[in-house]
Amino acid sequence: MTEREDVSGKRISLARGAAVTVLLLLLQLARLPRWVTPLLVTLGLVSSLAETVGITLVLLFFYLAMGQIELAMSTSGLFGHALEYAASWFASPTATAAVIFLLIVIRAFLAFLHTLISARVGEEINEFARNAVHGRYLSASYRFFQQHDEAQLMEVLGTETWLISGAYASFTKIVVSICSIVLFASFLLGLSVTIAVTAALASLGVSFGIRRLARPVQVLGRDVKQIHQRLGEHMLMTLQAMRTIRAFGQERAHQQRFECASAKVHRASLSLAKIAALVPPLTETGYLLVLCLIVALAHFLGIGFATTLTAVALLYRLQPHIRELEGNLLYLAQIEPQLKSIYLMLSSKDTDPPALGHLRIGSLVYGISFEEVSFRYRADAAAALDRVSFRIPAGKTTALIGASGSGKTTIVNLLLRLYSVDEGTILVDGSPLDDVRRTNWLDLLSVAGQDIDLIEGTVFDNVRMANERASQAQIIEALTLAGISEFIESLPEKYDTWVGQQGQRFSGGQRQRIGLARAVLRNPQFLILDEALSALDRDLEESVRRAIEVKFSDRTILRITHRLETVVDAHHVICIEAGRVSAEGSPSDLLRNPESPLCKALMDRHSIVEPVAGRMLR
Ligand SMILES: Nc1ncnc2c1ncn2[C@@H]1O[C@H](COP(=O)(O)OP(=O)(O)OP(=O)(O)O)[C@@H](O)[C@H]1O
Repeated sequence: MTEREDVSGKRISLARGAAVTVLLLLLQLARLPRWVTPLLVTLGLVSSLAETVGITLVLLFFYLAMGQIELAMSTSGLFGHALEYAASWFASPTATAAVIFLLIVIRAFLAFLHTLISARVGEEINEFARNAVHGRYLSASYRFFQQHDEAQLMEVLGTETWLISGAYASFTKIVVSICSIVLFASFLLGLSVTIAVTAALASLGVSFGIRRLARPVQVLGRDVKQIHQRLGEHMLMTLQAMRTIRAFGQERAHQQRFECASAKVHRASLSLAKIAALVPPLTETGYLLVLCLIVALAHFLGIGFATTLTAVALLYRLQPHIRELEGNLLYLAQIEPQLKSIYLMLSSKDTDPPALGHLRIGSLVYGISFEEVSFRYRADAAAALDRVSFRIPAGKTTALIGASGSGKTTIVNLLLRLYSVDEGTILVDGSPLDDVRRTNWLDLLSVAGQDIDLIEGTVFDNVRMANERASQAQIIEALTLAGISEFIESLPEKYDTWVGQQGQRFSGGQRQRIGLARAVLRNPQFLILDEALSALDRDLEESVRRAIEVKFSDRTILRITHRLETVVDAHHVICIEAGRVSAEGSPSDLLRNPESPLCKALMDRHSIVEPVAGRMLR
């Protein structure tokens, strides 16, 4: 059995445990008004009381209608006294029938009220859970987010949070059923202790048998959750990797894999449905046997007809409550894994919570420096950055170059505060980056390039993301600077053109330029261009780069690039190799040193080395 700790230090059993406990913990998180559950239980109880009184009156009605009121008085125990008392009030069958009718109406109204309140509360909890899980995804550390796969995150947010209302409705029904059973049992006890004890023991036996039968439900519920998740992964893949699937002609194979996952869902859900379907008929048959046993016992012990009839009537009406109790217990056992995963998603500890910071900074004056910074994505992985130290001077353009996998994007990730450093410090104008107010810092910078995708929406929506208050003219100006406005103007819907999932309706270079316009619109103090123009042809890249450098001539720019020839006009260059800084300085300094990585790399490219080196060494 695995256990995990939540934020309050409570240990949640992941393999076994009561769904009710998890549900109550979720209700605590949702801060449900304290009076709601007692009100629902009271409504259910009053409705059960109305039902039992109704049964008493129905019996009285029959005795009155048959002119056999003396027979009614012969009913044993407290129940007999109750009938006698009722008979003194209702002398005629018509008056009794009217009160029975009234009781039925009251019961129906109470049931309606119960359903209404329960649905309202259930929807409130669902809404809370949806919002809280979504908020958790956005506020938890990026590392926490990356520990879960996308299908799991989708399943919890998109499917599981909807189950809480059902779970809550089941929970209140269970409480009401238990109270009703206790009420009926007390009436039965008031009728005959022998019958009540026999019925209780026999009922427990039936219940035990049904519980044993339903035991695999919990395991099956867990399997269903996992199988659903696998199916979700296939769905996500179909939608996200449509181009790749088609490019490699994998439609058939992918469809077969999907059908296989889908068949597993079918089989698991059917197994659950079969067990669930068995519960009502088995409960019914079991309680029929209990009734037969009571009648046989009454006959054997010589218990009177009226008492036996009343006992049978009470037990018969008790049966739906027991059936409902069993059905709801089964449902809760079935969805227990889902409830646990919502609770854990909301309450498990985030080991790397994002630092919010408290310092305010208005602009970058001196620049940013990395001091002996080390970072690894996972404790057991190799260091992505190993004691790196370098500086990014304010108001200058810094080029960051290095081979693929050397750690360039990791540096951007740390600057964006997606992760915190493991060792060392990042200083912003001399203050630790984590101390700077996060929102304030993100307002100062903007990023374009790798992994900063376009979103579902129009061209305008995508660019406006950087500054919600920007005017249309400002957005068009940013798109013009990124060299894409002319093309967008030529589209039928112009700036309202739908970008489509991951910007698939545009070419790679067009997507990059829309992303660049978004970064430009923010008018940042610190602009990070992470391979932001790599998909453009050389001439277009050159012209867009020049336009940016003119517009942001006094700002801090960090340019990450594989095109070595583009570093010549940077003020400062950082070379990174396998997570370590191998050289740092001005391009001319680095080129004067024939051992510098930049120089070596440029020397390898004979076609560009002479003009580039010539321009730099002048
Ligand atoms: N999310 C991640 N989880 C685990 N390891 C990662 C993750 N992202 C990057 N890495 C690893 O960290 C190292 C540095 O990766 P990084 O993305 O910073 O390289 P890069 O220089 O930007 O490469 P490229 O130029 O190809 O984009 C690589 O070994 C990479 O495999």
